[in-house]
Amino acid sequence: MTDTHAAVGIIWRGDNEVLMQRRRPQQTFSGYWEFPGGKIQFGETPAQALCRELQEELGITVTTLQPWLRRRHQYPHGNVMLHFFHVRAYAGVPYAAEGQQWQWTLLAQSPSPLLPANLSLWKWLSLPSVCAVTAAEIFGVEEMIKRMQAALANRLKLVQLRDKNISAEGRRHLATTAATLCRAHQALLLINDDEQLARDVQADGVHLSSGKLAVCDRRPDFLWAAASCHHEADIAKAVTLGLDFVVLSPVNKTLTHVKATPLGWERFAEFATTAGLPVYALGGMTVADIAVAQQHSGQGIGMMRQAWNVQ
Ligand SMILES: Nc1nc2c([nH]c(=O)n2[C@H]2C[C@H](O)[C@@H](COP(=O)(O)OP(=O)(O)OP(=O)(O)O)O2)c(=O)[nH]1
Repeated sequence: MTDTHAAVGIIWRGDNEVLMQRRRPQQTFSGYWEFPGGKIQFGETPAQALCRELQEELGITVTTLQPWLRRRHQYPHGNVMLHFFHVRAYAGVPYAAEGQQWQWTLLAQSPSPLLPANLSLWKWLSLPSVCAVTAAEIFGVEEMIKRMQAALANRLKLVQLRDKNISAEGRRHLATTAATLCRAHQALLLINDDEQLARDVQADGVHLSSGKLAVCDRRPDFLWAAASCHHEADIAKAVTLGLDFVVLSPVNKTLTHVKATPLGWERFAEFATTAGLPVYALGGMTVADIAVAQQHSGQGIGMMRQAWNVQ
C-alpha cells in the first residue's frame, strides 16, 4: 500500500507551548488532538502544503519553517508519512477558520487523546537544541564541575556524561555532582554506557556508545535513552530499540576523531530527515551551527569543548 503524505506544523508560543487542535466529527480519529496540518496535494512540496493548510485552518501566514523529522505510521485505514516542521514565526492571529477546537498547550500537559502517531513525538518536543558532552578528560573533574555549573546557570538543559578515561572515583564523583546540579536546573543528565552508575545517581537516562548500541538487544530501562551513531545501520538499530534521540558524528572535522571522514551537512540532512527520531549533529560544532543543524532537519548540536567555554 502506498503512503499518504501529510505535512504537520508544530507552532510554538515561546519555548514551552504549542498549538493543538481537535479533529472534527467527520474526520477519522475524531476528537483526537493533533498538530495543525494535512495531506500534501499533488505537485506540492511538504513545506508548501503546510503553509496552505495553516492558512486554511488557522488563517496564519507562515514566515519561517524549520524542517524536523519525518515519521511513518500505520493506521487501520492506511499508512501515513508525516513530515513535521517547527513553526516559530508567522503573520496573523490564529483562529478556528474551519470551526475546529484549538488551544495553546503546555508541553507538560499533553492533551488526551493524542493521535497515536504523535505519542512518542510529544516527549521529544521538550528536547533542547544543545546536548553538552562532558570533558573532564580535558579540564579535570573539579574544573568540569565548575564549568557545568556555569553552563547550567546559562540555561543548558541536556548533559551527557562521557569521560571514559578518568578514574572510577572521579567519574562517580562527577556523576553524583552532575546529577544534583542538573536536577536543580531542570536539565536532563544521561550517563554514557553505564546503566549502574546512571541508576545509582538517579540520572534521567543512559547514552549508548555506538559499540554498546550494536550489541544492545533491548531499550535500556530509563526515562531517556539515546545513542551515538556514525552510520545508517546505527540509526536503524536506535530506532528498533525505541531510543529517544541519536547524536550523529562527525558532521564536521573534529579534534576528537581526527581520522574520521566528516559527513557534511547535506548527508546529515538525509539521515536526520529519514531517521524518524531527533538527531543531534556532533563534531566540530560551535553555537553558530545550531541554526545550521536545524535548517538541515536536526534537533540541534552536540558539543564537547565548546559547550564549556563559559566564564
Ligand atoms: N494534521 C495532522 N495529521 C496527523 C497528525 N498525526 C497524524 O498521524 N496525522 C495523520 C492523520 C491523517 O491521516 C493525516 C492528515 O490528513 P488530514 O488532516 O488531511 O486528515 P483527513 O481527515 O483528511 O484524513 P483522514 O485520515 O480522515 O483520511 O495525517 C497530526 O499531528 N496532525
